Amino acid sequence: MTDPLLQLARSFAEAAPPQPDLVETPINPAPVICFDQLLDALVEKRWFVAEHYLPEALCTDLLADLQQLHQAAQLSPAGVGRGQEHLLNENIRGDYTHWLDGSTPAQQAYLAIMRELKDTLNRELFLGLFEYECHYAFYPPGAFYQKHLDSFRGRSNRKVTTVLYLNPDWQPADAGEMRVYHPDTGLPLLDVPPRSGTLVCFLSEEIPHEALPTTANRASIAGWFRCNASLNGRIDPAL
Ligand SMILES: O=C(O)CCC(=O)C(=O)O
Ligand SMILES: [Fe+2]
Repeated sequence: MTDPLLQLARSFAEAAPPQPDLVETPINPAPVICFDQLLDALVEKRWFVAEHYLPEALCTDLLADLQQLHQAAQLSPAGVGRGQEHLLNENIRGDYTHWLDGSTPAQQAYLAIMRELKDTLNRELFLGLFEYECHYAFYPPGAFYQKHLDSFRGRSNRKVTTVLYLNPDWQPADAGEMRVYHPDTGLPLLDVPPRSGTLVCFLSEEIPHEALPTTANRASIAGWFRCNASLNGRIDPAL
């Protein structure tokens, strides 16, 4: 089912005059990734999944970064809700997280790709995305994240979700797939194996999803492109 607003935005973008190429050398050149299929899928279906979407070497470095944080006891049990409503609830989710801050080369490379994706989404679909926040997530055996939406219309400024998986040796018996639900019927659409390099991307307010219980250690980066919700001089809270 095509999203009419995104389709309208795209038709405006296509009508815009071409911009001159910028001749600028980025300080940290990120791997060049073609986002065309991702954009088409978001407009057509509101979700996108692709295997081997990010370079294997980068996923290896990101997993090593996460493992180092785990060993240094830098992961915290994930909570549910925002601000004062933030609660720990293992019946809803059992993962451990650490927010990326660009403090390692692997994080910088990943954040540069996501910056590029944000700029592309804004240029092509006029989404008005303001920033990207993301965390490593580690699910030990037995952990899951129940069916949910990442954002409720008008109550959150998360607009587009990304999940990158970092499990190079994933086997079907390891389970822990992401189950994606149809935005209109609410019926299960597909189960995504959390294999290293697979990227899932969807509209945060529209696509219900869950992480099925895993039987093996499961690593990922979950992230959200947000619009700016600063109001009356009150700065938009990060969490
Ligand atoms: O890891 C996954 O498959 C899903 C994670 C998720 O839904 C979330 O962190 O909001
Ligand atoms: Fe989610």
